[in-house]
Amino acid sequence: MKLRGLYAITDSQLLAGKFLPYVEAALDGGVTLLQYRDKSQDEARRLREAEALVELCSRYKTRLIVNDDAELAARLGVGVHLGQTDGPLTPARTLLGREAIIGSTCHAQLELAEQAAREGASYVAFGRFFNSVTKPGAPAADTALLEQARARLKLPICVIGGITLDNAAPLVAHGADLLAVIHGLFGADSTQEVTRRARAFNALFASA
Ligand SMILES: Cc1ncc(COP(=O)(O)OP(=O)(O)O)c(N)n1
Ligand SMILES: Cc1ncsc1CCOP(=O)(O)O
Ligand SMILES: [Mg+2]
Repeated sequence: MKLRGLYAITDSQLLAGKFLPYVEAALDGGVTLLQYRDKSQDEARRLREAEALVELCSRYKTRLIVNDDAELAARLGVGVHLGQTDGPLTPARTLLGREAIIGSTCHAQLELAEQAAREGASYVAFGRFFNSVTKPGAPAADTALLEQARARLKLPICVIGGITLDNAAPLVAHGADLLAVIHGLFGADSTQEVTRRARAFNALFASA
């Protein structure tokens, strides 16, 4: 399966009170990957919401990824995204199996991406590329890094951090396969606007 297009990521604060309608609106507009990202310690809520997303994603034929938590991903039979302090890739691959999508945060370092590739990652993620309300302290990356990554890596390349419809096109032009977006998608005022934005993000790939 080709990993290319919009990678929508949920945010518990931003989506409070409108979680499922906003996620469904995004899926309606077209989402290649959906990541469930909840940084709370509320295990019961995490399980309940993630199970609801499994059902929604199966209806829309979208692949689901759980952030940080390989055990939860294994329980649900979905993929996982692991940062540099979220546990090693190799055991996660053993736990989840060959077909699972496993992503790795590589900040702005090609060496981390090459290591992730060797350890069985399905895609590598660089960023933040712009100012991010969600994660302001994430290390900064630029399009020069993206071009080097494109030349050196065979894996799909994901970009993240402050991405909006106004700044995303150059990232696709410089070789990004997946646009990972929180605020630029779910910061919308209505479900209709979420769907419109999802369609518009995907259209950037059609013309690339
Ligand atoms: C697609 C994607 N890329 C990067 C991240 C960031 O992961 P991490 O550095 O572990 O930070 P948290 O998201 O866990 O706060 C991501 N989640 N998804
Ligand atoms: C999780 C993460 N990792 C680097 S930036 C970021 C936040 C992305 O959210 P937004 O699209 O709102 O900037
Ligand atoms: Mg993490």
